[in-house]
Order: sequence, then C-alpha cells, then structure tokens
Amino acid sequence: MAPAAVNLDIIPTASNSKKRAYVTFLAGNGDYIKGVVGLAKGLRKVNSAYPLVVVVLPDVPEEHRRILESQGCIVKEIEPVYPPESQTQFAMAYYVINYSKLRIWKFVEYGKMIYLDGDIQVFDNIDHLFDLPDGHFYAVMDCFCEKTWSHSPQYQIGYCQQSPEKVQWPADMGPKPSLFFNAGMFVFEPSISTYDDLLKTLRVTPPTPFAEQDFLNMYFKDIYKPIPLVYNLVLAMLWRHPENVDVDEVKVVHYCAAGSKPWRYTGEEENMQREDIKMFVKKWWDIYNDKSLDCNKKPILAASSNNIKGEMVLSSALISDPKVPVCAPSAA
Ligand SMILES: O=c1ccn([C@@H]2O[C@H](COP(=O)(O)OP(=O)(O)O)[C@@H](O)[C@H]2O)c(=O)[nH]1
Ligand SMILES: OC[C@H]1O[C@H](O[C@@H]2[C@@H](O)[C@H](O)[C@@H](O)[C@H](O)[C@@H]2O)[C@H](O)[C@@H](O)[C@H]1O
Ligand SMILES: [Mn+2]
Repeated sequence: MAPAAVNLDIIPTASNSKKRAYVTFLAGNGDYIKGVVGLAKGLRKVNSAYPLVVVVLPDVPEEHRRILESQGCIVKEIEPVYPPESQTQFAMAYYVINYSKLRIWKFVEYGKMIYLDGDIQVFDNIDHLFDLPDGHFYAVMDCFCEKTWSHSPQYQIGYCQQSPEKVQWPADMGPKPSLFFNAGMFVFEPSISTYDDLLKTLRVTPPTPFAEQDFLNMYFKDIYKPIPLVYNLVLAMLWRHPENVDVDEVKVVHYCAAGSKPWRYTGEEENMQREDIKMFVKKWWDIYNDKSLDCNKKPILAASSNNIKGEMVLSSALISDPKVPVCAPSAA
C-alpha cells in the first residue's frame, strides 16, 4: 500500500478574479528600490494577507528585480506610458515617468488592488480597505499648500480643501474645485475597458504639472470617494494642517515632502528637523533594517503528489531559510 502522498500544495490562491494584491511602481536603477523593499517589509510586519506586486519599467536592473523577488514580491515588467508631446513644465521633471502607473489597470487577474507609491510605508494593517464597496475610486485628499502647488489658483489665494473654512473659495473664481486626491495611494478595480479608455483619453489630454495625478483626478472625478487621512499622511499636513492630524492614529505615511524620503534623509531641508518628521523617518528605518522581516525564499524542486482522482500532479512547495519567517507565497 503506497504511503499517502504528502500534500505539498501551498494554499491555493483564489482561482477567480477575486484575488487581491497591493501594487507599487518602480522605475530606474536608483535608490527607490530601498523604498519598495521597505514597503514589502512593512506590509509583512503588519501581517497583510495579500502579496505585493511591483510593476517595473524596463530600466530596472535584474539585480533589483531579484532583490524584490527574494522579499516575496511579484515582479511584473511594464512598458512605459508617455503623455502627449507638450511644453508642460511638470512640478518635478521626473513626473513624466509616473504616467506608467496607468498600466496597473490591466491586471484583471486581481478583483481589487491597492496602489502604494514606493515612498510610502504601512504601519498598521489596512487589508480591510479591500472590502470597500466596488464601483468607486478611493484615495485620500491632497493638500495644496506646498510650493509645488504654486502654479495653481488654489495656492495663489491660499485655499486648501483640507481647511476650506480658513480661506473661502471666492464666488468670482467660479465653482469650487472638485475634491482632489493624492495619487500616491488608492484603492481601485483593474479593468481592461477602463485601461483602454485611460490610455485613449490620455492621448488627447494635454499634460499638467502633477502629471498622472492630475489625469487620474480628472478621469475618476465622478466616482472618487475620499477616505480618511490616516490611510495616506502626506507629510506636509503636519505643518500645513496639524489640526487634521493625530500622529498616533496614522496607518500609512507618504514620504513625499521635499527632503523626507528616508533613504535620502539628511535633515537639511525645510521642516526636516521637526521631531515628528525625525520620528517617522526612524520608524521607516527600523523596519528597513529589521532582518527578522526579511523573506528569503528558495524555491525547491517541484514535488509530486496525487490529487483526489489519483492523478499525478506537480505541486511546488517553497521552503524558507529557517532563520527568517516563511513569506506568504507569491501568488503570481
Ligand atoms: O526615480 C523614480 C521616481 C519615482 N518612482 C516611483 O514613482 C512614485 C512616484 O514618485 P514620488 O513618490 O517621488 O512622487 P511624490 O509622491 O514624492 O510626488 C515613487 O513613489 C516610486 O514608486 C521610481 O520608482 N523611481
Ligand atoms: O506625478 C505626480 C505626483 O504627485 C503626487 O505627489 C505630490 C503631491 O502629493 C503634492 O501634494 C505634494 O505637494 C508634492 O510634494 C508631491 O510630490 C503623488 O504623491 C505622486 O504619487 C505623483 O502622483
Ligand atoms: Mn510618493
């Protein structure tokens, strides 16, 4: 009597489109890889139940892709997306590559995804956001008070949606601007029809200073639903709208203020000597340097087992280095 086959099957991922995943974007061969590794470790630290997909532009080196895979990430190469030719001055010249984020709408093997910039860290589990009702685009409202907004009428009159009572939107400037989200974090549903329409619409949309963030705000204006600030603390809120921030409640921090990227932090830029900034930068480094959060997976040869019909099926099992926690299998 043959011994019962050892079932080596890893827990099967959902076979239908109800799979869920976090997704981030990596371009270039520079230091944003550190941000993405930190994000992968942060999601592991809060015991997220879902994998992190990293979409990479062709210029991301093999070595960086291997590092991300060794951290349990699902790495997918995408082609860049460029806006129409124009003389537009982006708020930051490199923003032109951020249109490539639009490729994530084509991952329809996932029913819902949460996009996170590589300069974001998740300090509390936010998996419950995947259960938000379908049919909407969820993101946190941005702040218009930093110099990066100096091109905008809001900035020029000192109006910000974060504190609309401080400076009222003047009637003679037409209707108040629609609520505007920060595109560093959002909950969305991949869809081929939306993906095709996004790219088709982009071809006839003149670029603007905040690049794909402006474009996404225009495109999803009618289904956008704001979610609380705790899900994407744009750091400038600490000095622009402190009354709106309770640092003990913050779940997600977005290191987008000038000088706040932890892996480049020198403390020299304006506001970077603040105690709360130093605290958030230290929190990021504590995770990045925490070896117990590393995930070294060594795929082993596929093992065979029999399914209930007695057919030989190949199933692979992943073992982890005994010194580090087993990572949730990357359900590609
Ligand atoms: O050289 C770069 C610049 C940007 N990014 C990615 O694009 C996102 C958006 O850029 P960034 O966060 O710098 O914009 P910010 O939120 O600071 O305006 C980053 O978080 C990264 O995920 C990247 O991978 N390499
Ligand atoms: O390509 C445009 C980018 O626009 C946004 O960043 C801005 C925005 O947050 C402003 O409000 C801040 O003042 C500014 O510092 C910051 O860079 C997104 O975070 C980023 O993912 C990306 O979409
Ligand atoms: Mn960012």
